[in-house]
Amino acid sequence: MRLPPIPTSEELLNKAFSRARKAASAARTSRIPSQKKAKTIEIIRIQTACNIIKDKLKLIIERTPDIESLPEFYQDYIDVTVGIDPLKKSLGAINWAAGIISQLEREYRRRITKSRPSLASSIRKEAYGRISSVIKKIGDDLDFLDFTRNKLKNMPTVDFDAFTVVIAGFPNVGKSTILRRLTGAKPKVAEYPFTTKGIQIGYLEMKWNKIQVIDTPGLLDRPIDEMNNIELKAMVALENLADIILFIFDASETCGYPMESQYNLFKDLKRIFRIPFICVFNKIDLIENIKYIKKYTIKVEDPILISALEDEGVSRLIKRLEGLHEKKARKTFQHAGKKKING
Ligand SMILES: Nc1nc2c(ncn2[C@@H]2O[C@H](COP(=O)(O)OP(=O)(O)OP(=O)(O)O)[C@@H](O)[C@H]2O)c(=O)[nH]1
Repeated sequence: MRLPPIPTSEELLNKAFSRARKAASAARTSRIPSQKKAKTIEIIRIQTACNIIKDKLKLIIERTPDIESLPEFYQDYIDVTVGIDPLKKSLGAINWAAGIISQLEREYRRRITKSRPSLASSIRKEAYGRISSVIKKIGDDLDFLDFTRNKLKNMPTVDFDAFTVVIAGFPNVGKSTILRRLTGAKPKVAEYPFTTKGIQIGYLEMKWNKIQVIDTPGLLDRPIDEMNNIELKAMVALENLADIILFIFDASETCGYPMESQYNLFKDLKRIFRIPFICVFNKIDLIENIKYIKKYTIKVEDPILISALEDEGVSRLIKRLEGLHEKKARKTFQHAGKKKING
């Protein structure tokens, strides 16, 4: 998401007043009768300063997307990164200031028009004082919007129409290896709050469509009770995005986590995410006897055993994903068809 550049209150005032000064000096050399000139110059100064400020404030409001109309994932993302309430409050303050500046412009223009020429300059000074005080009042809001702009610059660009698979599992179980296996080329890395490594997004290209595969290092790889509220929110944001969770077990336990803990994490996530899961048992090249993991494979539905490193079983996983994708596409299609028939 791109917000326009946000000035500090000081920058905004400096720009407005210096432009106003320039506009006034142009008027000074014009051929207005000298009696009228003093008043005209001060009116021009007020009007120019107010216009510059109003334009900038309006631009900030217009160019900031309406938060409520954004896809839910982005709303959650914004809420997690900067907070929707403070963002709305700051935008409200900017709107307020733009309104007040318009009022001040009208009020002081009227006063100067009615005043004696000798008083024009002091009235303009008074106007400048009030303009400055309004803009200083929104100083914190401008700073907050600038902070928001920087934070949201790197918001991940995800495809909301694509069928989306989110990978979960303890560290080192082979999530990135699987992501690369599924999506070929190097996945894109985008920032995501509370995962220092960012989220990785890749696409599994199919004949007529694509599947979006997302890995979130540092987020879906530890027990839920170790997460703070914001991390939980960041995780729930993923739920809005995911059609399926691909839960990766390291069957060899070389990741350093016993199968029991891995199974507990799976149960934890299953409780939270109310979407289908596919359980993948990776690194089977390292296990001597499959029966060692049977205790766990029989507890989950349709497990897929693979070795991402040796590319064993991966095609079966791809087939399963494609099948689920097709099923969902068919459902969506039928749903759309029914809607059409029912009017
Ligand atoms: N033997 C074997 N090693 C594997 C397999 N899959 C991944 N590995 C290795 O396991 C290690 C961890 O793999 P990653 O893909 O980085 O695991 P990850 O889950 O993405 O790790 P984090 O980024 O820390 O979350 C690497 O050394 C991989 O080469 C596999 O099927 N067999």
